[in-house]
Amino acid sequence: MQPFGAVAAVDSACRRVHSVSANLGALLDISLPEPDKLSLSCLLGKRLSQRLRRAMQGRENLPAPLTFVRQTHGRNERYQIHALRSGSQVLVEIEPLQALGKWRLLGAVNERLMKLADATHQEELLDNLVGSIQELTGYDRVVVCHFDSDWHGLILAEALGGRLPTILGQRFPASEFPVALRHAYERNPIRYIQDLEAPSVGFLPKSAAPSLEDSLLRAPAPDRVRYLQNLNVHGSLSLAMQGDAGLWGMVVCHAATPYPTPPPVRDAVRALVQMATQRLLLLRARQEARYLQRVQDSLVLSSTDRKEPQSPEQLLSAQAEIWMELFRAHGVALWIGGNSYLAGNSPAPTVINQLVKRLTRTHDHSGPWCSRELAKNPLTSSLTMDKQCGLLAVPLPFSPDERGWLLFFRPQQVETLYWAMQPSPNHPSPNQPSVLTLPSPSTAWYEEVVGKSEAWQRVERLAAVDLGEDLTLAISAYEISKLNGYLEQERKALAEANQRLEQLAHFDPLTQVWNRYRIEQAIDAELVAAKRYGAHFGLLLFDVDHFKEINDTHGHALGDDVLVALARMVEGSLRGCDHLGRWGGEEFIVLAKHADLEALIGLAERLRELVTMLSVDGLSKPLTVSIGVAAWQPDDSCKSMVARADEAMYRAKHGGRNRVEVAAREVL
Ligand SMILES: Nc1nc2c(ncn2[C@@H]2O[C@H](COP(=O)(O)OP(=O)(O)OP(=O)(O)O)[C@@H](O)[C@H]2O)c(=O)[nH]1
Repeated sequence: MQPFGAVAAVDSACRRVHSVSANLGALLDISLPEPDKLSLSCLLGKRLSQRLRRAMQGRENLPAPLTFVRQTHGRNERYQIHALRSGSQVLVEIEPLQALGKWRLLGAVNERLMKLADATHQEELLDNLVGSIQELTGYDRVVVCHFDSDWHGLILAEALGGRLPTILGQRFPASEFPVALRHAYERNPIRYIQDLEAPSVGFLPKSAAPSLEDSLLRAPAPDRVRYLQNLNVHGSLSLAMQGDAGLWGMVVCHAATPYPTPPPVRDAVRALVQMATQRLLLLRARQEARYLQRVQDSLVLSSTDRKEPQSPEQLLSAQAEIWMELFRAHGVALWIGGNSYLAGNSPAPTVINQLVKRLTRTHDHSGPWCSRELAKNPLTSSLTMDKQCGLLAVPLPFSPDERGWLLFFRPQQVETLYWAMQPSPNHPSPNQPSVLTLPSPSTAWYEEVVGKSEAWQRVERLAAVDLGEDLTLAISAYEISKLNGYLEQERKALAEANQRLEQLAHFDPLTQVWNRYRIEQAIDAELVAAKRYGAHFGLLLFDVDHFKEINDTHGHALGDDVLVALARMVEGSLRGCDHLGRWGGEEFIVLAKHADLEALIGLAERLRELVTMLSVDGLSKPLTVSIGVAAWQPDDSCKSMVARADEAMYRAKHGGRNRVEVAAREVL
């Protein structure tokens, strides 16, 4: 461990001391008893160790450092204690607190915190942060290093104090930040090296030396020492910037010479980094929310503009440009039910079909699929997509067994990366710690990246999924409206067919008056009403006289014309409540409502006379009819009424035709 502080490793209850760093006695100016007799009270005094015990109960770390004053080397010295759990032990770290002298912390920190809280853009925020930390601490170089999705670090912001060169814009390979180191930062966000070359201090007893993995006072590993020496760095302070989904980046302070940074200054830097990280997350969340909203609006606005739901072609032709801009794509395609709809620089439909087949086979969950190296991806490498380098594919959940696809294509993006150092070829895996090959401390290594598109950002993938869901709804609405259109047509056709069937069922096809079945129904209904309410009604059964002769003389067609003309004329002469029906052949029946015998006879005579005046083209002789009249009588049935009318009509025929006869039993 580093010599500027001391550590005691104690049991989990903070009572028994297992081991102490060899410099602890000198730091506190006490002579240490035999290790097996050591307790925390011997080291810190009863009251302080009780305070520490209470503060550590149920906690992983001391929430705030404890300070104490003690007579050391004849003077009152102030110390600061920090404690953390490490496995089954608690590490108690003790550091002397020198008078701050040139450090004027409180006012300066507050002022800088306010400035950070006011920043409205990431760049402004990070520049403020590194500037503030550099001014506050006096380090020679303060940078913000951001991790990309492959854990390579990129220096996004930098403030220089004069003695170290710039590394702004440089990349550090992921091997610099192995998983174990990243996890250590998650547990303890600060790592500090006061003097790279200071001899490290051992533990007493040696056999009980604790693991200092998460301790602030641990000495740097030999690899780290070599690495920092290569960078001309002899003192450093690093702080994690913890994002929602893991480590977002780090603030790294470098000094060209050993550089003590008192605990309160480190705490102040930590407060600044925490505030900046919160602000950064907020700014990014706002930016993402604005982006997601724009993507969502792109579809909503297009569909509210139009009243009718839009087809996939219409949607694509209206929105492709804006979608390509939002997703930084040069082509977009929709694949629905075997049909491809393309815009911009998309592959041929046959290629899209193959692509979709493969995606559907291998990608069975609902999330998006993406690649920035289509030519290298086993799923796509054999497909002809020369102009496309990146693909973001979102399944559209139309139904459990049918998925559509929304596909965004990106072109190749040739990029020159400026690496601070070249990873050793023996360590090709980015997540393995590696010994770095540094050509010379200040020589950077340029890499031209070809065959890759821009990376698909997390927020872009989220937005594409949102858009996919909205598109599915919009296209389903269109399909439903199309189906409704078909159903409406079917419904109309069915109504027409029903109407035709009803016509056939109830109307005589030649004369278009009611047929026998329908007029019988009407007579039956009238019989029921008459029985109930006693309203009078009657039937007029009439038959064309010598109709056979008309047929024989003028032909059957003219006979038909006569029947049609007769029906039209009679129908036109009846009241709205009366009905005419064809009884069969050249026989017709009139159902006359609200009519007693006298009225029936009057109607019959009127009709008979009208018939004689009917003129039909081609007919040489006047037309006449013989009419039998039957008035309703209680206990009548349809059959009995028609039979009586028939008998009367028969008499009219025999009485010389062109006559009206009343049924025998009727009394006037
Ligand atoms: N053109 C035509 N003729 C029909 C139709 N229905 C029945 N007829 C004919 O009407 C004629 C009826 O003849 P008959 O029953 O002998 O009666 P009629 O010649 O009218 O003589 P009377 O009734 O005694 O005056 C038959 O020749 C039938 O073929 C039809 O729809 N169209």
